[in-house]
Amino acid sequence: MAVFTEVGRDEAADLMQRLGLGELVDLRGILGGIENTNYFVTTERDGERREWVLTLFERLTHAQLPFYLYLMQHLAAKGIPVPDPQADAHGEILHTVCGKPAAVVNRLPGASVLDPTPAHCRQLGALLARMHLAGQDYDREQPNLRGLAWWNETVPVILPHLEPAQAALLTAELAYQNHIAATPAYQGLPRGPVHADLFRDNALFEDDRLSGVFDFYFAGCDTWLFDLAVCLNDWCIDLTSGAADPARTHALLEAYESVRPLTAAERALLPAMRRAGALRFWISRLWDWYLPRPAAALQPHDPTHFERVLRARLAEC
Ligand SMILES: Nc1ncnc2c1ncn2[C@@H]1O[C@H](COP(=O)(O)OP(=O)(O)O)[C@@H](O)[C@H]1O
Ligand SMILES: N[C@@H](CCOP(=O)(O)O)C(=O)O
Repeated sequence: MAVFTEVGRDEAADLMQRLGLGELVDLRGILGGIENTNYFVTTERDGERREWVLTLFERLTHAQLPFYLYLMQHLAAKGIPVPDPQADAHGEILHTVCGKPAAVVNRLPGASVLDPTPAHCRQLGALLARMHLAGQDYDREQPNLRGLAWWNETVPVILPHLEPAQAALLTAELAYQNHIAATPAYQGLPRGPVHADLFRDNALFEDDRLSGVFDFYFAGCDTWLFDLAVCLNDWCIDLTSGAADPARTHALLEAYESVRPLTAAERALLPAMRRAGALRFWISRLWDWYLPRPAAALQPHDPTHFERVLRARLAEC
């Protein structure tokens, strides 16, 4: 469980009142998650019980958060099933709890499917493309804070912890991605606000129908192709070996393209972006592993998984 900051009932009750969401009935720390402090909150208003998620942001600042919160609001208003941040009487959706920036969003129904079939991947692919198109007219800009600049900063910090073969792979892949990023083909790729972390555990299904996607706190402006690659690297692989699963890959890609066909440049750069997606999460997992933060209880994700995913993508090239 990742509860970095303990929130008292009084403080939670006060916030829910200020947002007009009713009386606090229940407050429960959420198991899972590695970035932020999350609580499920139950309130009651006019005899009706409702469920919310209270998030305290542990790394992101007041200045960075409006991009994510207004993006969720923008997408929700366009009918994309994402959490909708709740406003106070002044229309403010970024709050402060225990001295930390905080938000309250509606709890989406359903549960994550951790062993997805092609049918699940198809729904995810179509939703991803709809989300990209719905974000096109979002008017705030913020780079992907876990993009190339962060990889270049972070790799030197983690290299001393690695075996020589791992260090060589990480260094070579980072050089390759710097090279790709400088090419006109990459720079011409369609881009916009992207989720950038849409793993199996950030989507919910109810009766096998995709009921929503959440955890937008790694979102940023980046190529749509990178977002697609991140999804393929998680939803459409064998988690033990990192190998691509052809049926799920085909289903996700076909559904994505039924909403937004890829350009020729995107098709050509998809293998490179799948390598980029693997590199991004290898770096962040190594960083969390070797430079952990204190938390009430925190299980960092296994970095070697994304080393295998990267090696599997390289073997395909
Ligand atoms: N809006 C939401 N609706 C339903 N469940 C949610 C929502 N937001 C978070 N959760 C639950 O909280 C867990 C942790 O949230 P997550 O955003 O992944 O945390 P972190 O950002 O710390 O990684 C999720 O696995 C999910 O069960
Ligand atoms: N999806 C990332 C980690 C991000 O954590 P999340 O709980 O916020 O999705 C990974 O698997 O490394």
